[in-house]
Amino acid sequence: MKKVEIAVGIIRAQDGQIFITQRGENSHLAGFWEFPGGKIESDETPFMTLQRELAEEIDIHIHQAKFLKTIEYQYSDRFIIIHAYLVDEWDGEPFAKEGQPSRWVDEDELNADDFPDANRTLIEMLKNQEKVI
Ligand SMILES: Nc1nc2c([nH]c(=O)n2[C@H]2C[C@H](O)[C@@H](COP(=O)(O)OP(=O)(O)OP(=O)(O)O)O2)c(=O)[nH]1
Ligand SMILES: [Mg+2]
Repeated sequence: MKKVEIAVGIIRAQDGQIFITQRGENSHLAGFWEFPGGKIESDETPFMTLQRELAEEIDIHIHQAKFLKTIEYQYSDRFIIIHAYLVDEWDGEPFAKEGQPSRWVDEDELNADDFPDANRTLIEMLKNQEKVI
């Protein structure tokens, strides 16, 4: 079974909106919305991956982020480990560099059905949190 370990960023602006992108047509889980991020390379820490992927995918630069949660999830064809970070400070204006659809969404309006199944607990945590983060 393939094992994939990734780091993703929940990019949250001061007004509470979150920047999300849509997975490309030919990718795994095509069409689902996602938190920007990607696979950890061999010599990287998850935070280094987060910095690199956010620069590559949405053109923002971060100096810090708050680690939220690690999720493990078994898809039919792969086992995935997601290290999720809250990003509320960055340099630049996020946009989908690879041309995929993107949008800002209110945290309360995140819809778990729009995201891959692995994201469900994370989205519930963001919506149901006692606003500690
Ligand atoms: N980026 C991201 N990937 C997610 C999320 N939820 C989820 O199950 N995934 C899965 C989809 C993919 O199987 C894997 C991430 O792979 P990816 O294709 O984005 O990785 P990458 O950016 O390094 O891209 P590539 O170089 O492999 O093309 O994680 C999420 O919220 N964000
Ligand atoms: Mg990616």
